[in-house]
Parts: sequence; C-alpha cells; structure tokens
Amino acid sequence: MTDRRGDPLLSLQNVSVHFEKERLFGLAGSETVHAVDDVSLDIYENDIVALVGESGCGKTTLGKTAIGVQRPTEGNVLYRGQDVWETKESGGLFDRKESAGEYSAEEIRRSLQMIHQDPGSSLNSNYTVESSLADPLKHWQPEMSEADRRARIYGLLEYVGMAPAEDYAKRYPHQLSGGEQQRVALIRALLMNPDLILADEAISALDVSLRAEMMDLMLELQDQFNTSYLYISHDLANAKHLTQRANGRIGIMYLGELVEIGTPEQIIHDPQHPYTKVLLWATSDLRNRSESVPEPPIRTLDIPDPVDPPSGCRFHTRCPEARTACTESCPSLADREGDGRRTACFRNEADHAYWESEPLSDDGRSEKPQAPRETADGD
Ligand SMILES: Nc1ncnc2c1ncn2[C@@H]1O[C@H](COP(=O)(O)OP(=O)(O)OP(=O)(O)O)[C@@H](O)[C@H]1O
Repeated sequence: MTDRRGDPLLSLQNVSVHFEKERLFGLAGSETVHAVDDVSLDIYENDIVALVGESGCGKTTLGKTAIGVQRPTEGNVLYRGQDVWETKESGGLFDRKESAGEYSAEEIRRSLQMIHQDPGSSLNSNYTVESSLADPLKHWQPEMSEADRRARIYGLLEYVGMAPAEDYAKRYPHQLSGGEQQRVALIRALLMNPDLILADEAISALDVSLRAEMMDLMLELQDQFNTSYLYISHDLANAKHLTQRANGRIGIMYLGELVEIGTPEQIIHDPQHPYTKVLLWATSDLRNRSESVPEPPIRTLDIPDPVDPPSGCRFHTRCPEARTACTESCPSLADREGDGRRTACFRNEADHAYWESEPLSDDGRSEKPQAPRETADGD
C-alpha cells in the first residue's frame, strides 16, 4: 500500500447526489434517482484513483462532484481541507480574502480540471492547437514572453509525439486524429497547473492499440506536472494498467455506492466483494483462466433501478452469496484487515449475524423451509 502521508488534496465526505426527474408516461410528480449515495473518499497529491463499475453506477456523477462541477445533495467536498461549495457561495470567486478560506473559488476551479471521452468537447473548434494551448499559459503565467510560450508549447507537442510541432501547432482540432486531439486536451488541462485531473472515459474512444500508449503518457506527464488523476472507466484492465505503475487505487462502484477500494494487487488478485468478482469475471484480459467458470458469479443480470434501489446491501438481488441479513441492513465500507483495502460486505465480518442467517434463493427469498401455517381449526 502506498504511503499516503500528508493531508488529502481532496476529501469527499459522505457524499450523496440525488436527481429529481419527471416520471415517465406522463405520470404526475417526480422521482428521485439515487446516482451516488454516502461515498467517502480521500485523494492525495500525486495520487491515482480509478473508479470502475457498470454503466449508470454513478462514476461520472461522483467524478463531477469531486471536481466541484456537480453539487452534492448531502455531504461535503473539501479541497485541501476547505469546503468547495461554501467557497463558491461565499462570493470569493477571485479574491481569496473574501472566500471562506485560504483558496479562492477561481483557484479551486483551476486546480480541478477535466478531460472528456470526446476531446472535441474540451477543444474549441475555431482555435488552432497553438492558440488552445497558449490560452491557459496567458491566463496563469501572464509574465511569460511570447517566445517562451511558443517554446513551451512546441516542446510539449514534441514530447507527446506530435512532431514537427510547428506543423501541428497550426492545425485545427478537425485536422487531428482522435488520439492527437486527446493529447492536446491532456496538455491543455496540464498547462492549467492542476492538482487533479478528472479523466472520464478519456481513452475509451481511442483504438485499443492507442489506449496503453495514452495511459503511459498520462503517467509520464504526471511525474512532470505533479498532478493527481481521478480516472473513470468501465474497464478494469485499463484501471489496472494505469494504477499499478503508479501505486494507485481502484475503487469499485455499484448502484451509486463505493463497494470496494484497494490497490490493483488487492482488487485484481484478491477481490473481496462479490461484485468485484463479477467485474473480474467479465474482464477477459484479467480473468484467471485456470479458475475460470463458464457462468458469471451472479444470480441475475438485471440491474436494479437507481430510483428504487434494493434495501440493505444494494447488490443482494444479484449476489450469489446473499443471505437474509443482506436484505435488512447495509454493510459499511471499512478496512477490516488493516491493510488499507476497504470493502462493504458482511462476509468480511467474522462475527456478523450474516453467518447465522439463511441464504437467499434465486427468486430473492430465504431458502429456509417455511413451517406450515396453522389454520384456525387446527388442520
Ligand atoms: N442530470 C441528471 N438527471 C437525472 N438523472 C441523472 C442525471 N445525471 C445522471 N443521472 C442518472 O444517475 C445515474 C448515474 O449516472 P452516471 O452518468 O453518473 O453513471 P456512470 O456510471 O458514469 O454511467 P456511464 O458509464 O454510462 O457514463 C444514472 O441512473 C443516470 O441516468
């Protein structure tokens, strides 16, 4: 486990994000989508955390909440110990003296950047590569001369393999390949001198052959720019690639909750949560072939509705290990082995009532044989 000395750069404290949405089929009223529920997570300087889970489990919502783009319905987001939303609302946009603490809202915004799956949305189609990259430098290092700015931009373009830089600098986004656009978007985000970059499915639109290359580039640039990454992906193999070289962590999300988080070694080679085991089974690059089973270790493929999440442990409707105790209360995410890994599953608690309760059958009912009901006349 990495030695994560020092205070966290970013702390998510019991964060929930619920969306109200209109009901379908013209029904009156609204319903509440539980996109994220009660997630706590610390991210440190030069850290990498990869969030993995199936579509709709709340990865993007949590990522946007971490960088202060999405307001949490409950809980707090702290940047270097300072409440992000209090700062935004205190009127201290530019002036740290007027903000709720040491950092102004503008400083926090600059410190928390994002690159998207579609790099086109991070780059202005009317700007050449050079003007896109000059923008953050002009803003954050106004004292830099034009010649130095150009030298910095050309140097970085060459560093990421876009040579000759003079040629690439004059191009517009539509004159670049998807991989080149993503490189420019990454450099642009890094030139803001951020403490953290949210990379939301940032490589999934690239050809498979380019993905490892882009992740390696992210890691090399992390060393140069001293930044942290919050990387979002539905692919556990990519999360492993990115985190294992950098002593990072992989967090597994299920239906709005963080259910397990640990080092890539812990998550890939010794998964504890039954849902992590399902994700591993579904990732052919990582599946242990000698132990491979033909069917996924899951009772049903149906994903519950985040509008009406299951009671107790949210995974109990699909979990092959579920017992009645899992329907009654929700396991907390805790480090029970003292090795830094946190898991939310009663199976990790040796003396939990789970072990005495009845397994659930495929239809979600207790498998304990029911005693015959007595009728009024005693039949
Ligand atoms: N603005 C919104 N209004 C209503 N519901 C929303 C909103 N944004 C997200 N959701 C819902 O919240 C849940 C979590 O969505 P989110 O995009 O965070 O998941 P995700 O894990 O990133 O999914 P994907 O991998 O498909 O991008 C989903 O059920 C989604 O439909």
